[in-house]
Amino acid sequence: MDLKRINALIRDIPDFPKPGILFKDIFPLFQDPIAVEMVITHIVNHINTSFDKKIDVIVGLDARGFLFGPIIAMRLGAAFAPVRKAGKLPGTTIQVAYEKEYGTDLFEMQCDSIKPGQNVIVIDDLIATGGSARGAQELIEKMRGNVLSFIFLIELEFLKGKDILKAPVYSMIKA
Ligand SMILES: O=P(O)(O)OC[C@H]1O[C@H](OP(=O)(O)OP(=O)(O)O)[C@H](O)[C@@H]1O
Ligand SMILES: Nc1ncnc2[nH]cnc12
Repeated sequence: MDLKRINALIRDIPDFPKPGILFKDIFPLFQDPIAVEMVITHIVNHINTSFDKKIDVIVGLDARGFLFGPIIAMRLGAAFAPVRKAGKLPGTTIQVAYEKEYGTDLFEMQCDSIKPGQNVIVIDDLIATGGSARGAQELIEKMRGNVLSFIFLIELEFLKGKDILKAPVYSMIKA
């Protein structure tokens, strides 16, 4: 995998969305379909070689986790379940409040999106403080899903987000 090519497609935006935040913009990556393919293939290979259990569900976080999660789920033959910002999902939902690098928010999942005992991997574009990923983990655990791992394209290591998560973290790019 050509990490240099992928790194070159991630843009640093100072002071967005708030002063003092260095925002990692991943959308330029999607201008290069070969680079996207490399990322997806790398993550799918990582999953296929790291777990001896069947992966039942890939959970992706609203919104940038939706760019990767469904494609990876499809390649693995797993289901995809969304974690949505509050107020967007129909039906019966469960909710959690969480804190992220530049604010607070509410996440929701549909109650029937994970069955008790299912093996789950959580995918997102980036981990900063880990607050969003931990919120997702709380929701999955409420449905008695088993979080095997978190996978991110980018990890902001200096924020030590993985320290607040209760499952192993794999990230392709440490920034
Ligand atoms: O580790 P944390 O400090 O929780 O931050 C990471 C989260 O922040 C971003 O999402 P954001 O809420 O900005 O939503 P978006 O994907 O809709 O832009 C990013 O995509 C992660 O989900
Ligand atoms: N610095 C950052 N860049 C992009 N997305 C983020 N989500 C939380 N912190 C972020």
